[in-house]
Amino acid sequence: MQPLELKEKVKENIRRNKLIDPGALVIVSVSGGPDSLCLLHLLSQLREELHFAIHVFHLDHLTRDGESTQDARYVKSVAENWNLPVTMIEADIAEISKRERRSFQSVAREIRRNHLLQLADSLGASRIATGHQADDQVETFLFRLLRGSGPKGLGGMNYREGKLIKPLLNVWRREIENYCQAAGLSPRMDWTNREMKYERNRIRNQLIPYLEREFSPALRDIVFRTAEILRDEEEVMDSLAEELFQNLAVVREESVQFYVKELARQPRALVRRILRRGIQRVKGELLDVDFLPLEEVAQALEADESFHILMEGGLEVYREYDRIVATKRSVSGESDLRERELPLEGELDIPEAGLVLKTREMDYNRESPIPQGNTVWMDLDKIVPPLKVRGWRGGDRFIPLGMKKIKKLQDFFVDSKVPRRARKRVPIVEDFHKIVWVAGLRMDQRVRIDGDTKRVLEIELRRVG
Ligand SMILES: Nc1ncnc2c1ncn2[C@@H]1O[C@H](COP(=O)(O)OP(=O)(O)OP(=O)(O)O)[C@@H](O)[C@H]1O
Repeated sequence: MQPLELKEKVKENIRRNKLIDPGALVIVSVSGGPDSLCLLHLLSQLREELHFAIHVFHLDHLTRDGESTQDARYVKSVAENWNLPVTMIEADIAEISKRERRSFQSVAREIRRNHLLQLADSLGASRIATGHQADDQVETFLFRLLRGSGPKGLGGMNYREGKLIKPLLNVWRREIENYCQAAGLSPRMDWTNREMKYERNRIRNQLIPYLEREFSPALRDIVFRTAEILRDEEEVMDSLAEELFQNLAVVREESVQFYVKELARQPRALVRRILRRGIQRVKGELLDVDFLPLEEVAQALEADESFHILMEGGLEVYREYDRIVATKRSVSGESDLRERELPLEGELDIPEAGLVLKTREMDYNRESPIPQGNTVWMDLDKIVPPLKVRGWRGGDRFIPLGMKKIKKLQDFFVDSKVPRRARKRVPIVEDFHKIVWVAGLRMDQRVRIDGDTKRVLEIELRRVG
């Protein structure tokens, strides 16, 4: 493809997908490799006609061999020669990935993304452009297929997601190489993502040529088109899942929970998507969530089995009684109370707090005085078992006895002058869906004894040792 033709193709991409509005400032993320260099060249050719401005960004990964610094110098000199403002950042990716035990590539991507978003904020840029292209899309599809990705992952990248745009998404590598040559550009060899490149290289140099030769010469077009269809369908499913998520998820500060019964009623395809949203919400970012663990959860849900899955990035998803919980793995100190089931009749040791809880069921005798302090009586018929004991969590709420309105436990602690450090050792007794006793402090209004009470649950809190 001739330079002029490619310029028209990219212009059409920008127009059709509304990638750049007139007057916009676009940050172009340039590695120095052919794709992003071609992108920068094309955008700088188009900026007058389409009325936008460019700011170049480069991240130097500081690899030991010093090659990354040569890339950085190269990008800086290109930007200066083309009269474009540039921001250069350095980060020791190898060191961080070692410390966090994550892959070089995923750390590099995350750091790049964070810096780009920050830079966009500080410059008031409405768009961030990267050089992803059509072969990337096809290779990603096959790469993910072999790793068990679902339709969302296989659908690959979009032309636009929030501020991020990919104007070369339907441009093939060959077109980019031809363009670079014709325009006299001499990109740096792209070595930045070796690790991933190793597997990708085999997909690119072995698998795709083999499939093209032996099965279908149109393989790339077919895969590209399939990914596009998957993205369209995903959009519809996603909006359905979002609606259900809003209705079904109980979003707490550190976790997202679902009731098993409600979730299990949904079709499996939606269950996975609802779960994915929950997990992303806990992570606080819209990263890809692997398909396989979601599938495992969906299956366990259908079979009504319990499960506990640890996921990448310090997350866990597990079933706890009749709830599914997605949460960040607890890194709380030793004073934090472990979660335990409290029998309706018996004793429960809480050694980490030096406490014992004793329970017994009995008929309600109107003559006996209701106990006070560390022993409580609750109306057994107002309790939905099973009972659990756990430590306080941010976002906890209950209705303190004698009050009408729900109150944040945190505010209750403040009003009751419970010192911050002591709060984590207060056992919280909870039934299926509500807190029934902030042990030793206050019972919940919803389980109080009244004129209709027939049976009582007595819980006694004892200090030991
Ligand atoms: N060190 C970097 N600094 C700034 N942007 C980068 C850097 N590395 C990658 N990018 C951006 O992310 C995009 C995707 O990176 P990746 O390394 O996967 O792509 P690539 O296909 O090798 O592209 P390129 O040929 O532009 O390096 C690049 O096109 C570029 O826009």
